[in-house]
Amino acid sequence: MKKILLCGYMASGKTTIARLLGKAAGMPVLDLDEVIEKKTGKSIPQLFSQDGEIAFRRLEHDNLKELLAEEDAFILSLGGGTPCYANNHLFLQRDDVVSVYLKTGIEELVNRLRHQGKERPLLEKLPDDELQEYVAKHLFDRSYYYHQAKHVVVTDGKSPEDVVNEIMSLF
Ligand SMILES: Nc1ncnc2c1ncn2[C@@H]1O[C@H](COP(=O)(O)OP(=O)(O)OP(=O)(O)O)[C@@H](O)[C@H]1O
Ligand SMILES: O=C(O)C1=C[C@@H](O)[C@@H](O)[C@H](O)C1
Ligand SMILES: [Mg+2]
Repeated sequence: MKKILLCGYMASGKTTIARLLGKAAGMPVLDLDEVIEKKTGKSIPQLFSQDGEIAFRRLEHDNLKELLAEEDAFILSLGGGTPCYANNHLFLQRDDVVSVYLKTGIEELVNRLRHQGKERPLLEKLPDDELQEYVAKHLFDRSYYYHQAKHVVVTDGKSPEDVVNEIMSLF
């Protein structure tokens, strides 16, 4: 069984889908942000504010590499920026990996993030009226990396269960 990596923008549904997929496929589920929080004993906002984003990106790369070196199969939801730094997008292409980009449109992302942006270090200082433009530009910049995933699943207009069924049909 291959390792399943889910990537996508903040609030695209990585954590939600990974948990449901884990139940449906009977596979263990991991979340890269949570793995890093457990290992360091710090929250993601603390890591950004105390150690800086570059230190966080290094931790993200090292922990992903370490997890992918394991024998066992699992479902791993990546951080929103994971594929976009440190050549992590190359991990999405490995033979032992099924990688999926959860592609969510700007409007849906902005709606979700409006209600839950505060605990996200990249968005916390952003005024509400700048969120839409920020997400549009950021997603444009990141899109190339997300599209290095082997599969793209559009999530707009679909329930989490629909998305899980679509991913299940890929393997
Ligand atoms: N297909 C979907 N339809 C409707 N709502 C969804 C769907 N997928 C996820 N959600 C909702 O969107 C929100 C964000 O989902 P989730 O936390 O899983 O995203 P994430 O990609 O893990 O975000 P983060 O960048 O914080 O890791 C949650 O409130 C979740 O319930
Ligand atoms: O999109 C991003 O760059 C991030 C997303 C989160 O999952 C965390 O990994 C962190 O807040 C950075
Ligand atoms: Mg998440």
